[in-house]
Amino acid sequence: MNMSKWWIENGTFVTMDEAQPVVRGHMVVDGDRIAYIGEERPQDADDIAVRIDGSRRIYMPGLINTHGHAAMSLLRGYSDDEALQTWLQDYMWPMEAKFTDADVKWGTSLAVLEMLKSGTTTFVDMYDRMDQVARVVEQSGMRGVLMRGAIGLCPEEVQREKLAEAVQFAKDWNGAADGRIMTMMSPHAPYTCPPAFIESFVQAAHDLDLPMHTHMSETQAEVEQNVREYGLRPVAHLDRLGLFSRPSFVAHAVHLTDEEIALLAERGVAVSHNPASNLKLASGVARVPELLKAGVAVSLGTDSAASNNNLDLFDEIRLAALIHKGVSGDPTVMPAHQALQLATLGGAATIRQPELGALQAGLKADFIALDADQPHFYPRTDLVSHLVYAASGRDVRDVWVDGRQVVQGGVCLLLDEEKILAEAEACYRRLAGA
Ligand SMILES: N[C@@H](CCSC[C@H]1O[C@@H](n2cnc3c(=O)[nH]cnc32)[C@H](O)[C@@H]1O)C(=O)O
Ligand SMILES: [Zn+2]
Repeated sequence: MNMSKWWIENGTFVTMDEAQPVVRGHMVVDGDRIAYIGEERPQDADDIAVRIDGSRRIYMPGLINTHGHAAMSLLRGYSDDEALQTWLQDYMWPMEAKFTDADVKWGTSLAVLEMLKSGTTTFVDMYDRMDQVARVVEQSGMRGVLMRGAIGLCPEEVQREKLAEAVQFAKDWNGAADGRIMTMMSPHAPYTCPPAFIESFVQAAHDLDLPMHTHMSETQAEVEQNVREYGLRPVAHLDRLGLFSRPSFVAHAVHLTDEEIALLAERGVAVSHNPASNLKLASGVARVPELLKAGVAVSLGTDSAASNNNLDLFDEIRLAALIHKGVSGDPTVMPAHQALQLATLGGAATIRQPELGALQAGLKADFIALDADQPHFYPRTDLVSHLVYAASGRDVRDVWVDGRQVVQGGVCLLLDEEKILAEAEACYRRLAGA
């Protein structure tokens, strides 16, 4: 008997393989990987000790959330209905300046809990006090792409400290938690980082051979300010500073010209599309169909719970499938399967992890199971359509990351849910002085 192998019998699997998008059959997991998926019984069936009945579940790859600030979950509902600059400068930054290690720990725990329970298995996090974030990721069993984001609107001495912190964090944690943690280098945005500061991050990323991530072209005002200050739009500006010479991806990329889209494609820069955050802050709607047509890898991000206001990536999938139709007046620009790809294969391409994002033998066993008995999954017309237009994260029952079960029957196995809710509430009370 091979004890590291186990078998899901009689399940329905949405694979993300275009040749065979839905498999009704069986999946075998061996350690941290998918060993088999197919309609036939596995050949070594008699040797597999553990079997799970999959008949009342829909299985699919774990979702990949490619942009966010987990700890900001503490500020959910604290300030809504403002434009980006006001929201950041008058509400977020003053509150974040009061954050302690404990706030980042409990705010991140709250976010990780919400993401895991709604089917996200990998998330990108740009924040500070990142050691706290990494420890939560380690404990939770989740996969994380982590980076110490840095705003450079500060004296040079403080800039140097931030860079040193970012480098130290990236070195200390890359490959940690059995390889579930990856690190990157991340200056916050062209409008919050002087050019020399961005260049110092590019140099460090080059020295450490790490990818880069930043916010870019989120609002029209940002683009205009960039042109005023530097004589260039953000894409050309970041290109000139060398950021796109690294493997890299940018969040938002709402305001792009055709030439900018072509340059992103040429440089292999991926885009994290954050439709809910862009709508809520009235930033605009990214030109995703054009980006995809140009060959740019596009994925989905929630951004933080303070501008979304949840971390359910199924909402983002549905929104992406809907808004591009509405904006273009063309219902064919974002078919359901393409919207689902953004949250799976697109996420894997964005963070450059080809072993994630699909159910296929040999890939990492990061996958989720939804309750197939929900009324909104009937009749059984087109499962991919149901997952995009009818599902929500609340349908997720079970979650596995790296072959290990982390959510069972809707309950997080490795995190103390009750304690996280109480501690997050206490953190917010103290921050708000209430
Ligand atoms: N406090 C850090 C920077 C943290 S990076 C994460 C930052 O991104 C900010 N943020 C959150 N959402 C958005 C967004 O949509 N656009 C731009 N910045 C954002 C957030 O307020 C936070 O300050 C420093 O010492 O340099
Ligand atoms: Zn952001």
